[in-house]
Amino acid sequence: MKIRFENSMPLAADYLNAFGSAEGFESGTLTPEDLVDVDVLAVRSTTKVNADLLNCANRLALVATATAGYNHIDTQYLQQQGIYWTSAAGCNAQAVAEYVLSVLANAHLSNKLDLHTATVGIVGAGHVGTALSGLLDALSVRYKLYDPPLQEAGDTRTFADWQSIIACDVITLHVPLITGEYFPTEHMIDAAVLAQLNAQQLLINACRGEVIDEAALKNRLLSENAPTVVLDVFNNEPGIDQTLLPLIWLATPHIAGHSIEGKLLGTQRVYEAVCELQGSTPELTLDDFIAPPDAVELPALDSSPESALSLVLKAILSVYDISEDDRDFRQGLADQVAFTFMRKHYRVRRELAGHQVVAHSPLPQAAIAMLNALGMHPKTV
Ligand SMILES: NC(=O)c1ccc[n+]([C@@H]2O[C@H](COP(=O)([O-])OP(=O)(O)OC[C@H]3O[C@@H](n4cnc5c(N)ncnc54)[C@H](O)[C@@H]3O)[C@@H](O)[C@H]2O)c1
Ligand SMILES: O=C(O)[C@H](O)[C@H](O)COP(=O)(O)O
Repeated sequence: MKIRFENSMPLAADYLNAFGSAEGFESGTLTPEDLVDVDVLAVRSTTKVNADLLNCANRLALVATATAGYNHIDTQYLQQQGIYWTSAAGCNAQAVAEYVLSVLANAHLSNKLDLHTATVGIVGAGHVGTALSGLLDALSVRYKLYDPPLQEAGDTRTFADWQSIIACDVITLHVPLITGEYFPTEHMIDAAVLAQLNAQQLLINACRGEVIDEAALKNRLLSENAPTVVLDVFNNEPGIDQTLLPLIWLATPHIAGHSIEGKLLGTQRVYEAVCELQGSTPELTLDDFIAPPDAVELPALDSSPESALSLVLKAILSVYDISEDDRDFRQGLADQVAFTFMRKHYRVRRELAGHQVVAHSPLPQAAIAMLNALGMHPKTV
């Protein structure tokens, strides 16, 4: 079996070499001729898989993306050609949920928002939205879910209507980019919606840039009473509109899903799809490659005068502080080169459950309960 895989898939060679000839390629360098006699094409979101790229693909049986989103793949064309395709649904849901939690922790600890009273409006209650609701449950933060397709399909959770979602203190977007007619999401946040938001609200986009009408966003941010905005995704990546950056609170170069666990699980899913293609049982698991959860300890966490919630939010920020990514991105001039470079050389970021909190004085019971619920099982030394 001949496999071509995008080099940005971590450990792809370790997972795929056993199938035969597995050869990596740098993002942006794959040509149609490279796909002659290739059986499996494995990509991340930076390779556009369409009729042009597959022009010479004479025996391609599977296209697998190691990402949750698959708007870079022309699935209709693949179906017409009888080529099977898969995505890595949910692989990085926890990572994106923790990214949003890190935003919320920064907002609470800098008095931009009070998480004791705030309500978070979650747009899209799929893998990411559900993971985020689990984190918010752990911290007893209020939230509302919005997901008409799931609601229509009979999901039994309680869903809110659009008007009550855009009235929330935080609105966070977790929908796929859909341009068709069935519940489209392209420009879901347009000038009319933006006009209804105010300076007390926080808008977060960690799904796809095109879900927000960026020109309308820029106009709104230049007008009075504008909401605070956090963006991980942009129109036209990596050549983003840099003039937007001074207007937004936190900006990151599409790394919300880039935890170690999230990226590796993407590769694992591709491996499983290749196993299925050749009718074999997967033998490798994530545990073969990732350190056990309690490998990393956090620095001392003092207790007393602070509320349990603030203590836990500080523990969350010691694991992952999005403001460091924002700083690195802006210091790197946030241009096309910096955008691509930072994504390629992103720091090692393990998820919350890969850490254990070590406290040097007894923690309040409420903080212990929250940390346990986040999988960070604290111990006092
Ligand atoms: N920034 C990142 O690093 C990153 C990482 C992972 C995923 N993503 C993006 O986030 C998206 C969501 O990820 P996921 O894993 O939760 O996907 P998912 O498919 O599990 O969930 C998406 C949910 O959105 C809902 N939805 C679709 N159209 C809607 C609409 N018009 N209004 C409200 N809800 C709608 C769907 O019913 C579904 O439940 C992905 O498609 C991807 O584009 C970005
Ligand atoms: O859809 C996803 O899974 C994420 O957006 C993912 O992080 C994007 O893939 P990448 O560009 O990192 O290959």
